[in-house]
This record gives sequence, structure tokens and C-alpha cells, in this order.
Amino acid sequence: MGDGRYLFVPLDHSVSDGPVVPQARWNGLLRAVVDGGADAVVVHKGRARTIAPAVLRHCALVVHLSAGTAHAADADAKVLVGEVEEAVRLGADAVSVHVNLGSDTEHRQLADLGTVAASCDVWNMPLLAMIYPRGPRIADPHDPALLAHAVNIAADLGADLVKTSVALPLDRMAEVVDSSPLPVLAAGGPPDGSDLIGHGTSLMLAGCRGLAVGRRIFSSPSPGSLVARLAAVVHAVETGTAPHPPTIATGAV
Ligand SMILES: O=C(CO)COP(=O)(O)O
Ligand SMILES: N[C@@H](CC=O)C(=O)O
Repeated sequence: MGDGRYLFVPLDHSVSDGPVVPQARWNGLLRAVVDGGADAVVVHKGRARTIAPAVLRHCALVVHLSAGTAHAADADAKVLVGEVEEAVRLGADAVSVHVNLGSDTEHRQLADLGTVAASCDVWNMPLLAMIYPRGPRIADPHDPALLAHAVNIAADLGADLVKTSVALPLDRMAEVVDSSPLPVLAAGGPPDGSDLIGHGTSLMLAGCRGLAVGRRIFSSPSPGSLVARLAAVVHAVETGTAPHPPTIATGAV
């Protein structure tokens, strides 16, 4: 699109939570997401290997390097399961790393983010930090001050783009965006399961540079049309504050 705004569709939940769709529907889902106008999909390396570049066309491939499952003793823990060099070989446009701020293993996740950022510098690979206040010491994961802290960690440790949870109420996301040296993507659909399009519009109006929506898309009966509606929100809404040029290199910009 070239407007510095992004609709990301994370499909990496198959590691954390289980299959996003039955395998027989995977190719159809991917086609719907691409045809609908998503700017990027996020998957792990093994899944990335199964995606022919021709399928993605304009849509960027982000290889997620972190993993952890909902079944772990500590579901907030994440470990690195891949390297930037592997993502380069897979033709990735960017890599991502997950950090749970306030989790019991925060220190190791921060170290991993720093290490991957160094490797991204070597390989000239854009880095998306997914950083959320999430763990036993986090009273309110939607607290704008905590989210501002999170997105600044991403910038300080060398990411190019940051994805984080939404502030509540949604208009307070503007405080997070205003604090951030990096473009901010808002993660997920509305916490109460309500209107996704209105939710996305509010976040773009608060200055977010994009949305990252997974479950609401892959569990939709018509994922392609939902992606198209969200892409229209991301690429059409006039944002209030978005001073930084995007640094992620995607086929869409
Ligand atoms: O950004 C996200 C996960 O990486 C958002 O995913 P969900 O929409 O499934 O919450
Ligand atoms: N990466 C997310 C799940 C899906 O994307 C997480 O582990 O919370």
C-alpha cells in the first residue's frame, strides 16, 4: 500500500493454543487472507516452509521466533525457537519476538529480544517486537502507562515495529502512541468480543499504525471479507499522530 500502515494477520496460534483451522482449510484461509488485502502474515518457521512465495504475492511473511504454549507451567514464558538466519533462508520480510513484561521469565525474554535485534542488524532484517504487560505482577494489562513502558522497551532494545495490547478505554491508546519512538500495531480484537470494525477504527484514530488480528479472522466464516473490511479501516482512516516512517520492508510498502 505504501502508506506506512499495516494489517497483520498472526497465524502463529497453532504453537501457543492449537490449530488455527483444520489442515484441509489452511490453504484456503491463507488465500482468503492474502486476497482480502492483509499486509503480512505471522507464522513459525516450519509453517513458513510450507507456504509457496507465489501464494503470498503482495503479503509479507513474518517468521515468529518465540514459542510457548497455553499448557506450560508458566504460560507467560517464551523461548526462542528459531534464528534470523533461518528466516532469511525462508524468504522472510521480517521476524518477530514475543516478550511478556512482568512475567516470571521477563529477564530471559528481554535478553532474547536484544540478541535477535543484534542478529537482525547483521542480516538487515526488520524486527517486530510483540511486547505485552502480561504476568503475575501486572494488575491491569490495559494500563496506558504500562503499555507506554512496553513499547519503549521495544524501541530501546532495537525493534523496528512494536505490537502491543490495547489501552482501555481505547482512546487512551493515543498516550501509548505518543510515547513511542516506533510505529505501534494494536493486537487483537475487542476484549469483550464486540464490534471489530469499530474497535479497529478507534485504534487507528488514536494513532496506531496498524492492527494485528488473528482469532477473529481465522475463526470467521468469511475470513476474506473480514480482512478486506479491516484493511479498509487500516488504510483509509486518517490517523491523528503517526510521525515515523515505517521501517519494516514488506512487499506492500
Ligand atoms: O496480535 C495478535 C497475536 O499475535 C492478535 O491475535 P488475536 O487477534 O488472536 O488476539
Ligand atoms: N503469540 C500469541 C498467541 C498468538 O499469536 C501468544 O503467545 O500470546
